[in-house]
Amino acid sequence: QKLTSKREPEQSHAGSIAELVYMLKLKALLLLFLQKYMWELQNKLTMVYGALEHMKAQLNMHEQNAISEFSPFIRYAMLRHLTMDWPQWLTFMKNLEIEAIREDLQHYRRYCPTKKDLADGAESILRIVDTYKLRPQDVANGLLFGKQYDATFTAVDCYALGQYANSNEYYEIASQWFRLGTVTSPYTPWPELLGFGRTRCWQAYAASLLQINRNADAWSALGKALSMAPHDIGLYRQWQHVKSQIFVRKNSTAKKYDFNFETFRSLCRGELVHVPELHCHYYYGTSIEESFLWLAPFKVEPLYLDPYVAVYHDVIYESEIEEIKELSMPNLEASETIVTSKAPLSDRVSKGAFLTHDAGIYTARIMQRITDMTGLSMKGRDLLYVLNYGLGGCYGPHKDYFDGEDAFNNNRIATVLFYLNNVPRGGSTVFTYLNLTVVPKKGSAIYWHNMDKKLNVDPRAEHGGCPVIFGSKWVATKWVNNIEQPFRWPCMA
Ligand SMILES: O=C(O)CCC(=O)C(=O)O
Ligand SMILES: [Fe+2]
Repeated sequence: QKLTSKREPEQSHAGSIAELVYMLKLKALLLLFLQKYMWELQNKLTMVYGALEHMKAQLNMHEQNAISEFSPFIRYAMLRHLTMDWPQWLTFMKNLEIEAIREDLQHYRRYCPTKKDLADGAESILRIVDTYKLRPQDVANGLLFGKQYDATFTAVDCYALGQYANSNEYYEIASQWFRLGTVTSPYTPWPELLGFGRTRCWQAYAASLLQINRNADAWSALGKALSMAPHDIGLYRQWQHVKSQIFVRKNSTAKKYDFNFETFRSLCRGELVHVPELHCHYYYGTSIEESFLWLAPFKVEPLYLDPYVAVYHDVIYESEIEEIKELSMPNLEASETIVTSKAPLSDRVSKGAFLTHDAGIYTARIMQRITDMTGLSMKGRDLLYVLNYGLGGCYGPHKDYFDGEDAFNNNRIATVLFYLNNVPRGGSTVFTYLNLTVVPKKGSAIYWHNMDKKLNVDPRAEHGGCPVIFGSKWVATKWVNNIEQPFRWPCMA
């Protein structure tokens, strides 16, 4: 069987649904190898078993026979057996065909996800748990948002998350996951087979507790480890040492996992509900050129007036969405953050591609639509930017405009963000100063101003994309540049 989706080791589609499908195929393939390996082992085992039984019976028979009955024939058979058969056995053991299977399997290792992929995955979990205030034990048990899923974590999954947190000095979080590793059921009845031991998990748990000055708990965790490996001298010494340190406090180097600002996270959880006292209306355009809008006016739901933020419903069509996705799919590249914010670790996890205005048959029409929606010109350096956020993907709080040098000429006066799919869970767009949470809805768009009426940058337009929990999130962003806008921009007082 061949892998239909070719994947070079260095290429990855982190967090995407395509990656999941790929990994499912890879897992099925690797399982086939293990099964083949097992059958071969079983075959050989049956043969060895037969030979062994035969030899035992022979030995038994010879032992029963009186020495006087030994003949040169028996002697010869014995000599032959001892000189010829045993080297054969050795060769047999060396040549087991299972070695070939092992090599095949080895070959497929380069198609497997990398350590970096795993670290990204772990990071997504921590980010989601933190942002949405989930309890690690619920996540481990597959209990998410009040619903029971069959995706549960094994002890090794928990242990590995602990290791990831630990290596980033998030000891508090590490301790939670290690503890789960000590109680969650292991992934096979023989976890030792693949080198996972509860003792080690208890030890790791103890080490993380020591880092956060929970020495007494660390000591009792080591006690648990010791009860499982009573002859481990090193462990015993460690246990004794920690016992003597129970009341010693040390300066903790532990970092607090804080993916991003508290407001951002509350908004992502939908906790700060801003109820706009504004009414939905139809927008018929401002000029006679847009008279067609009288036939199909925009459905506008204003959310904020100063700065202006509004949702436009049903403003991009299925065919257009399909085209945008299709055109950008082959060119998706990891998004770069231009503005460096205070956010720690990976505050932007998504992939994106720019589409020129004439990239497809609908792109120009979409540009015209944005002009109709906003009254603004689409001229300027920013193209339509298509973004795909995979599992755990997010975009920390930021401003779309540039400060300083670039601020005058080509700045991003406004943004129009189209939602190209419904996100099953997570992925809201939130405005951190305005307490707005917008849940993605396929076909709708948000339009907002990044600059005030006097064309000064407006920090209140700060916003971000929340971590995606289930599914993926597709959006298309058009940053509207301020070149050629002065006479179109409203109310320059
Ligand atoms: O994905 C989102 O919700 C936000 C995207 C965004 O802020 C941007 O593209 O500038
Ligand atoms: Fe943005």
